[in-house]
Amino acid sequence: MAARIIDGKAFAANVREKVAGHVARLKADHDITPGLAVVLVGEDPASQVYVRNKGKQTVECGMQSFEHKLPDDTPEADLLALVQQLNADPAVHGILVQLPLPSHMNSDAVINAIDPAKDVDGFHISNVGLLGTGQKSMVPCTPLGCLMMLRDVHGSLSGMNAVVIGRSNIVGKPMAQLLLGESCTVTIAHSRTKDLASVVRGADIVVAAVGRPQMVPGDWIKPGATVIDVGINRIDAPEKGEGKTRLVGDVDYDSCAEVAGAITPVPGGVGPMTIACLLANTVTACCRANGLPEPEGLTA
Ligand SMILES: Nc1nc2c(c(=O)[nH]1)N[C@@H](CN(C=O)c1ccc(C(=O)N[C@@H](CCC(=O)O)C(=O)O)cc1)CN2
Repeated sequence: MAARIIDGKAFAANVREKVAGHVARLKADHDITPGLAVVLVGEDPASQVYVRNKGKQTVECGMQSFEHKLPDDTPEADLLALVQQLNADPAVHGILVQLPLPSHMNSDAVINAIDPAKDVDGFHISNVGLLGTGQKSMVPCTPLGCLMMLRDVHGSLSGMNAVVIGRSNIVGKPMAQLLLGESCTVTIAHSRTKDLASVVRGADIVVAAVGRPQMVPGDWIKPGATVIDVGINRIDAPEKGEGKTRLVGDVDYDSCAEVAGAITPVPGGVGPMTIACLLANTVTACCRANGLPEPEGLTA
């Protein structure tokens, strides 16, 4: 049986609609406009696209967008000074420093300089600790988007076997924490995991976030399992013409879709949810900063 295709674009549009509704109510009832500051250092082409889309979607949802673009050779001290300025700015409820940063910068030091209450990426060590101990935190956007889609497919995730392939701080580890919080039995697999195929075959939920193109074949997937593909890999596509490329995920989509119960495509699956959840986190941060109830359906 063919899998249900989880339409991340449509899902993200729905999240943005909810965000816009909440922003409109904040303005009408409290005269508050949430603000998001995005900082880009350097000229990485993909990062430029993501930052442009973040600013555009922030404004489309009725929020204030503050974009800061710094040259590639900016001293780390200047970036830290900008972060301090944004921490102190009452119009800014969310701060995001686009990753990756240039190699001369210490990403951990920069992230940990952000006020945890404004850390809409959920990467600050305080938010990592709060999430890991099951307390209220800012939740990283990509795992939050995956969780929203999983809840939509299954309702309760309680008791399900989940395998997260990948142990990054941005996706793998927080994803595993969120699934634990949903009472799943969670395995984190990675490049050193022995017999990955059999580990994955036991999973009701597979989240692939390893950054290796099409590494999970369909015969690793338990029939009916839900497959969430976080990978975004550009590979050569000679079938489209000389020098052409295409995007693929970390799972082999065609063979996995034949076996899975539900699956996210690449592109158009998890990716669009990352920015939608950033907008959701900005509204959540704004509500918390003002002692107002948090937006329903937009948090973990
Ligand atoms: N500070 C952060 N930096 C980075 C994050 C992050 O969450 N916070 N995540 C990624 C990049 N990213 C957002 O910043 C992001 C990646 C991908 C997409 C997306 O919509 N992808 C599309 C395909 C896009 C394409 O055609 O190339 C999809 O999957 O459909 C959105 C946001 C690293 N940095």
